[in-house]
Order: sequence, then C-alpha cells, then structure tokens
Amino acid sequence: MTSSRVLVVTAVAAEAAAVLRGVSAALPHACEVARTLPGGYALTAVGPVDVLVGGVGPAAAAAATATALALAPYGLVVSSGIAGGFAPVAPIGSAVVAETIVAADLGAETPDGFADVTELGFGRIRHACAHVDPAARRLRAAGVPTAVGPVLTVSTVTGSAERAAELLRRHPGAVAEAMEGFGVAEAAAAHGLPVLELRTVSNAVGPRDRAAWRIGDALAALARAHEHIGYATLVG
Ligand SMILES: O=C(O)c1cccc(C(=O)CC[C@H]2O[C@@H](n3cnc4c(=O)[nH]cnc43)[C@H](O)[C@@H]2O)c1
Repeated sequence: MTSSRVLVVTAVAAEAAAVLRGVSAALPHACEVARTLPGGYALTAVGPVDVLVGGVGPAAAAAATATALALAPYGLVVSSGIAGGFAPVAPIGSAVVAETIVAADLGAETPDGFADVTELGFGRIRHACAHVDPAARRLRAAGVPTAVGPVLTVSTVTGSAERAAELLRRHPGAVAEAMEGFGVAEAAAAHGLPVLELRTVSNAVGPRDRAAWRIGDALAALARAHEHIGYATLVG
C-alpha cells in the first residue's frame, strides 16, 4: 500500500528547525516527536511529515535518505533547505521548486571542456520532480515568490561570475544551486519513490561573498513555504 508520509531531508539542523516551524504552524494540534536513526541522523516527526538532518553534500544526503527510507514507508521524498539563486529569477528570500534535479558537476574535464557522466557512457545526471505545479501554485498563492526550473546539485559552491555563467550555459533555465538534491533523488529513485526539491534563496550564485548570505531571511521563507505547501493534500 502507498504511504502518505513525507520525508523532508535538510542538510543542517537550522534548516530542519525552519521546516518544522512551518509544518507545525500548518498543523497546530500535531506534536513533534524526535528520534535518532542508525548512523546518528536526527529525525523529527510532525503530523504526516518526517524531517531529517542529513548532512552537507550529495553523498551525505544520499546516505541519510537511504537510511530513513529503509526504516519506514513514504509516499514522497523532499530535498529542502537554503540555496544559491540565479539572478534575476530567484532573488534572496524567494522560493525555488525544482522541475528537475541536475547533478551539475558529475563528470570529467576533457580537452573540449566538461563532459557529464552520461557523455562518458554511464550513470545519470537528472531526475524529474513530482508535484511541481501544485507546489509552486500553493506557494505563490500564499505570497511566496517562487521560481520553477532545474535546480543544480554541486559539490563545490560557485564562487565566480564565470562559473555561474558556465552553469547557466550548460543548464539553461536553472533557477538555483544547492548541494544535496541529487543525492536525495538517487536514494528516492532506488526506493521507487517520487522526489521534490523545495528551497529558499540565501544568496546569489556568483562571486563569493559569504557576508552577503541572508541566511535568516532564507530560513524565514523556508518556514513560510512549508507552512503553505500542504503536504497532506499534495500526497494523500
Ligand atoms: O550558519 C548558519 O546559521 C546556517 C544555517 C543554515 C544553513 C547553513 C548552511 O551553510 C547550509 C549549507 C547549505 O546551503 C546550501 N547552499 C546555500 N547557498 C548555496 C550556494 O550558493 N551554492 C551551493 N549550495 C548552497 C547547500 O545546499 C548547503 O548544504 C548555515
């Protein structure tokens, strides 16, 4: 039987707390139940949603997600947290919903430039997301500015305008980059489950300026997005 439970995977505890604030605001009578999974992963349940702290980067995210998926049935897996947004479509404080999750730096450098793993003859670099249109519609209806498009997964945060331009050239329409989506999507696919990536923007993708990251604004937007996404009706 299909489960209507949702697994939301974040990288760090501050992101999980923001997701939980949002889900709890939408479900004021649900209480939070926290436990620790094998591997030391923190998982908190509220209503039909489990929020997991999986660590930074695609490998950590895949390991954590696969651990949780082996222990309980789910109907949807969500990669969530903060992200770098591509200007001008995804400004700081806005939300992004991935229509595809793309491993943007999984491949090899060749004399002719970057070749992704599919060009090398194996693997995959892209997962299609579920519930994209209803998710974006609900966020916009709640007043959360939301961009829809490919969300890139990178192992190295972009730090220059040249790199940002190169990513956009290779992935036209990309709205954001983050570091976990592809790992979460690989684990979901291994379990035959649909995946969604929902993030809020803390910084622009481009020249490195950590002081300009607006993490507080992004976490506030993340809570608001999870208050309005309505997972129970999206999945149930
Ligand atoms: O310092 C804090 O309080 C804090 C609170 C929440 C999250 C963080 C992180 O540093 C999370 C790292 C996380 O952020 C994603 N991210 C954000 N911007 C970018 C970017 O421009 N390029 C790639 N990834 C980005 C990423 O998914 C990291 O896991 C700190």
